[in-house]
Amino acid sequence: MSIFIQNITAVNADGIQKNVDILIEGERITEMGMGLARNAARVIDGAGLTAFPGFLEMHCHLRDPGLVHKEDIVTGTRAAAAGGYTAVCCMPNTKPVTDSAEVVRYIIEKAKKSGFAEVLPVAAVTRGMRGEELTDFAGLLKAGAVAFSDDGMPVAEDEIILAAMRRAKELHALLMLHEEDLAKRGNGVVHDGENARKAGIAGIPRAIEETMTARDIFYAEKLGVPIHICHVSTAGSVELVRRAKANGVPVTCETGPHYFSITDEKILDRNPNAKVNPPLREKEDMLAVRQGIADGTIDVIATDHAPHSEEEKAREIEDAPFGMIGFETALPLTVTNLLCPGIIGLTDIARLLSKRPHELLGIAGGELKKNVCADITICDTNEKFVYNKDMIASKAKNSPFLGMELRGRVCYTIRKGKFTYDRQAD
Ligand SMILES: NC(=O)N[C@@H](CC(=O)O)C(=O)O
Ligand SMILES: [Zn+2]
Ligand SMILES: [Zn+2]
Repeated sequence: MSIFIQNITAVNADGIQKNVDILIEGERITEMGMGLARNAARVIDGAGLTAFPGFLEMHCHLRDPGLVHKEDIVTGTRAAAAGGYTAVCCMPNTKPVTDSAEVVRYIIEKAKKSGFAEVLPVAAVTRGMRGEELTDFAGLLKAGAVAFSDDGMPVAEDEIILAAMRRAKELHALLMLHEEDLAKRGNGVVHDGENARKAGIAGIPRAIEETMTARDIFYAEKLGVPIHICHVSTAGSVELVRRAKANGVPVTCETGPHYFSITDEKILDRNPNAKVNPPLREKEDMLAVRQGIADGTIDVIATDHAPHSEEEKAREIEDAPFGMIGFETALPLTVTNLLCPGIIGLTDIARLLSKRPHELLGIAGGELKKNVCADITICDTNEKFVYNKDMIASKAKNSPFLGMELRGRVCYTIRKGKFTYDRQAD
């Protein structure tokens, strides 16, 4: 099928082209420029809309295999496509853990057959994510893993993280690190601050994230190995990464939309949907995260989409699992809380949600131009809407943003020249 997108604002990380036409034939963008001849099976009027290179999610949980009461590859990628994502990296805390070539192949094959986005599996660093023995990095890469992480758990032992870094360096593989000193977390469930005390909920201090972040930056510098820090949430973590980058340490990092949009005030009413790990922090942290995004300290916005069933999230906040869904609110929260207040511009959205994730993973894409694969996210950055449950494509509904008015919506997602999301047709 051919698609003609007429008169749209096309945004790349390095610039904006207004009033351009984009012709898609087969899987590729075959023409891009002003005043092209309109000749295609499907025509999209792009007036007032913005086209970005397809978003790449670096960090999400699809829960498949084994935890499909929360989400599966079909529902998860459907939600990803509705959020503008053409590709997603899924974390290995599945059942069984994604620590073997068989599970990696299962994920890739199921996604190919029935998914709405490219799925790029992240394999476990240690067998069973138990933090004891390294997995077969070479075999997992060969099977199609794109990076390594024990996300959900830190790699606690120094000898093990050092061995993982040495192996990653040999194989040019990326380590994505969940930074948390579990031994010290105790029974904490929300950020350790005034609001936790008011609500009478046990807290998780910032230091639990920051000490592990500092340890891993220290080792990455010593060994000269690139590491990527997952879900940075505190002002201190942002500062650690900023200083490390200034000193030439090969460290990159991501944050989630919730860390630049809301604070731990959201837990005052004990809402289990506001329980996430690392926890929602205080205003000064939220502002530091925004600043880190603006000055390039934070490379990537990754949602950490972490679906849980309604039954699991109906428990008391102490007993409900950590995590919130994120695909379908990522662009709206970015537009509402970063673009509208002028903290970032449109080109930064292309960089944070597409270009940088492609670069960090060493995957082609992240650019809109002639002759590249037609992975395109088309948005209305002015549309306002109230986010409600009926809109959610994910199997899970655990979002703290329900009922909020947001600005910026995905209209269409095109992957390899085919619509994977079309709001008009929904
Ligand atoms: N972020 C979360 O609160 N939960 C994640 C695990 C993780 O990302 O650490 C999950 O798998 O549910
Ligand atoms: Zn994590
Ligand atoms: Zn995660």
